[in-house]
Amino acid sequence: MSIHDRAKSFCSSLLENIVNPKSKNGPIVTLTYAQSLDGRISGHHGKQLALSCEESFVMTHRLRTLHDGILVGIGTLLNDNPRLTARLLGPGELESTISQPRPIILDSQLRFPLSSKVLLQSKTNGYKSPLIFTSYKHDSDKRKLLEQEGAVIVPIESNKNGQLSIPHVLSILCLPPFSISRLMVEGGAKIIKSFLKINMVDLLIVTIAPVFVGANGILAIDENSTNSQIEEEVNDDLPKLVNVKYEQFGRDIVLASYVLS
Ligand SMILES: NC(=O)C1=CN([C@@H]2O[C@H](COP(=O)(O)OP(=O)(O)OC[C@H]3O[C@@H](n4cnc5c(N)ncnc54)[C@H](O)[C@@H]3O)[C@@H](O)[C@H]2O)C=CC1
Ligand SMILES: Nc1nc(O)c(N)c(N[C@@H]2O[C@H](COP(=O)(O)O)[C@@H](O)[C@H]2O)n1
Repeated sequence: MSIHDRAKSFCSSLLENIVNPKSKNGPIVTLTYAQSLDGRISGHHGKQLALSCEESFVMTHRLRTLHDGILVGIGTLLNDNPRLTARLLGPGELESTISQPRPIILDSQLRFPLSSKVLLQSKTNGYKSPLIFTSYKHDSDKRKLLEQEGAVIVPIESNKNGQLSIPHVLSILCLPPFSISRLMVEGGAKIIKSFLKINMVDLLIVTIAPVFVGANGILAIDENSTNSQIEEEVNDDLPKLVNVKYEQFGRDIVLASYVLS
């Protein structure tokens, strides 16, 4: 079987077998990221690292084609300037003709740069404009500039530290005009922690790369960090995984699991 067919069958069957999605009024949530053997998702000072190998990137891009939206935090957008599109496709599939996911960014202070790739590419056919959730305390001039360039801005409530309410974000996403029924969450570290803490993840897919990054790298889940900013309905229990599956893509192991309520 080709790598594209294997990635397609792996990702599709995981999504098709989700029972009892967490959110009754929100999309199905897949949390996915790549980490090193010592649990790091990026290098010193957040330096972006290609941890995934070519084959596991194919799996991640396949997963992107199966979701309506990809959510990242503003930390990731500023650090990585990602495209968040599906590009590593199978024979006969074109970036411009497959349904590309909508980029969704949690950005409390509207720090989103006008030069970001997700905004620039949205002027090209087939790429959806970025949807930015922000707090009511955003800069209205910046908002106008972003909207002129095609970004969609949705202000919602935030806690005293400026953190946006994830349940509220999810409830907006599943309704028209967005109609996101499958949401892929890619990170970074603060977003991963927020989604796990409030138990809003249905499917967890972690690519484990056989490399060590070292103590200066950013941990995927740093239980020692004081994340007093997360004031959602915090569930102190660690997530419990069921039906854990492992699949090798190239040199990487991909762990996939459903997360219990
Ligand atoms: N290896 C991988 O798969 C991935 C690695 N990364 C890495 O992660 C790093 C960025 O992570 P972080 O700095 O932690 O930034 P982040 O991407 O998690 O964004 C966090 C920011 O989002 C905003 N936010 C709004 N509401 C929030 C909420 N409810 N919970 C959490 N944040 C909320 C806040 O401004 C917060 O500072 C980069 O180094 C990037 O390269 C990012 C994605 C995937
Ligand atoms: N699956 C995966 N493996 C890695 O090694 C990574 N560094 C990431 N990072 C995520 O992908 C985004 C970049 O996406 P584009 O290639 O620009 O579309 C990056 O911002 C992280 O969210 N993922």
